[in-house]
Amino acid sequence: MSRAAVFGTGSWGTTFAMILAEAGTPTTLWGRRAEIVDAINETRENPEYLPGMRLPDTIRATTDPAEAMDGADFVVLAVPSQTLRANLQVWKPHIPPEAVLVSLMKGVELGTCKRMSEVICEVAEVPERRVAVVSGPNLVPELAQRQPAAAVVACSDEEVAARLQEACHLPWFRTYTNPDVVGVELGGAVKNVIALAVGVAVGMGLGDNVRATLMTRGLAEIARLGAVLGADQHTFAGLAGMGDLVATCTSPLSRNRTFGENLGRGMTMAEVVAATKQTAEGVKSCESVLELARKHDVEMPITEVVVGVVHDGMTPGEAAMLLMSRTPKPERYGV
Ligand SMILES: NC(=O)C1=CN([C@@H]2O[C@H](COP(=O)(O)OP(=O)(O)OC[C@H]3O[C@@H](n4cnc5c(N)ncnc54)[C@H](O)[C@@H]3O)[C@@H](O)[C@H]2O)C=CC1
Ligand SMILES: O=C(CO)COP(=O)(O)O
Repeated sequence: MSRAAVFGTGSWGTTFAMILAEAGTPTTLWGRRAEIVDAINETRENPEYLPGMRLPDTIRATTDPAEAMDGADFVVLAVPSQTLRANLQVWKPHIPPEAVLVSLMKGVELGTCKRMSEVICEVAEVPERRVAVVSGPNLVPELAQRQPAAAVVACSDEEVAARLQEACHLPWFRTYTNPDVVGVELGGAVKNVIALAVGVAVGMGLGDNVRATLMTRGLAEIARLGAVLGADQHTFAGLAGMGDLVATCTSPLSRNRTFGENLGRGMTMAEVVAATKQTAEGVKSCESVLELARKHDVEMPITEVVVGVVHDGMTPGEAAMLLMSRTPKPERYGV
């Protein structure tokens, strides 16, 4: 039987620990804040992120990374993407020699433009075959109620992917394996940027035609970037591509979409940041995604206006005008 350690007692880390534990995988949860760790151990609840969701009795929480990792076959990482490198440097000495590192994160590192699995390989000094990614349409508030959902478990080593699939597969959480780590990670990170754009449109009062257009052309942007980075185009038609894009762009539960919606309604960036209690990865990753695209000469016009609105003072109206006045061209998907 596999054992797991989950790092991060936020929404997804706590919920994925619940999934692993319910799937029969003994799981320890690491959190940096003692009050949340104590509350989980004493009340079986994470009062800040998931009040009302009862955690299985088999989950133990700790603030000690060595204790969390003791005997773990899977070390699951669920902290905000931009904090991963610094955290992993601290955790690295405690990683068991053959443990598989699993990323739940949907971001691209600022400054290096690296995907989370690349940061993990570099900092933890582990080969690709020991890094896996779980991604898909997985809005936590629904999973916390154990509503049916599906996800992709990606790893270049298919035997590792199958083991992780077994460790987190439940009657209400169905997982599929996929060897395309690049495509799965890009789908998860870039859909957050597109969800910001859809949110802005929703906030401006625009309708379903605009939403569908942004999602469709957004998927084309994801596919174009994926093509130059070696992703399998089929991945983008799957759960970690279109699936997650649809869930995030259409759901009021999405933090990224809500962030965009507030901007579209006319709130200032400072007001929206103050109103956002949890991680909306696209806010930072839009810049690294755009930088990555420019490095590879890939056109990503929606991503460009998202960076404009979120970071450079562009108004939602100017962003809409810029997208609509682009040169007419044939419709293309991918390269
Ligand atoms: N919540 C969701 O619906 C889903 C989230 N994700 C991804 O999972 C990742 C984690 O997101 P959530 O759990 O939702 O975020 P969250 O905002 O709910 O929780 C983040 C956690 O990280 C901790 N944290 C913040 N800064 C830290 C630091 N410097 N060092 C260590 N810990 C720190 C917070 O205290 C909190 O426990 C993100 O990349 C997100 O895109 C993926 C699928 C679903
Ligand atoms: O990744 C997610 C759903 O799969 C969660 O989206 P948000 O981070 O926008 O809430």
